[in-house]
Amino acid sequence: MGDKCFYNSDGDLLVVPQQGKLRITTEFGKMTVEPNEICVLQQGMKFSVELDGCTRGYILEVYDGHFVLPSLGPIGANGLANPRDFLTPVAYYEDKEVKNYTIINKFQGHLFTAYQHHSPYDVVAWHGNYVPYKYNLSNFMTINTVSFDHADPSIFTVLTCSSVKTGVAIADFVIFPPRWSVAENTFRPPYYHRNCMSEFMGLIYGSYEAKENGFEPGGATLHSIMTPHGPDSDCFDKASNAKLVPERVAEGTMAFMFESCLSMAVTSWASKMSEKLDENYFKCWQNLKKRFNPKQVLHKSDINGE
Ligand SMILES: O=C(O)Cc1cc(O)ccc1O
Ligand SMILES: [Fe+2]
Repeated sequence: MGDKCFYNSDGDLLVVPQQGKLRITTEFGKMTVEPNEICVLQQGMKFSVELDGCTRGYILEVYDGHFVLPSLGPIGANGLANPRDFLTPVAYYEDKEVKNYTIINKFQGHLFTAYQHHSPYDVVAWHGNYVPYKYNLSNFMTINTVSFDHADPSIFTVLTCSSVKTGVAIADFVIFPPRWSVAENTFRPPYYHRNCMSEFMGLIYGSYEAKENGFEPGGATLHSIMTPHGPDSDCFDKASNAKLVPERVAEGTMAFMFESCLSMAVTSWASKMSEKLDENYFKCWQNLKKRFNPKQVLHKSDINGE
């Protein structure tokens, strides 16, 4: 970035690199963040990013409150993302005078520029807890059913930013890591559902079990508030005929979800200029057939596929 930095007056940024390494300098020190790691750069913090080649990823911005670990309830002391795995930079400074150090600021959604004669990275030491951090997603301790039923994906919450309503998140950052699937008498993939939340999903690498085709790493899906969705018809057929033995799922895959109680607007860049909109997305559900048969009596052995 040269003699240039950025800070956001509007809120905190959660950055999910999908391709390429980010070498980030902050007022608090340096962090390298690569795919399968995430970082949070809070409101007001000045930072610069150096790239090695092609880079892309996802950013979630929250305008109120901060990301915290979800409360663990009956899980107790440890589990999911553990505090010990969040890494903060150590102080780094440069004593550098320049003609024009450019500071770019996002304020009320607009970019402003200011110039100064010295590097903003002049913090020799710091203490406190309002600091940027990074987290490696492979440290996530996954919890799931060991009996039956598909649990709410909130069990996979890495970080949450709460609204004023208890239990309702402005934003949850949820991951679907490699894990064992062992549920008995259960349709194991995500259930078909509608949701009072917006679900924006991304894929860091691999292929998401509920949509193995057409959802590429670096791509995204958006299921807006109350829009019905669920696995595509291939996934439905596979899961309906599979023997329910213990099975590894999401091997070599890291899908994630930004889930919010707010509606997400799609920019005209995303829907038009990028030319990446999949106009045929809805077709992934077109082969699903009506299967309701009020006369059918299900036995346990039918469900187990034995
Ligand atoms: O829609 C999705 O694929 C995300 C999701 C996954 C899951 O396991 C349950 C619900 C849900 O919204
Ligand atoms: Fe969903």
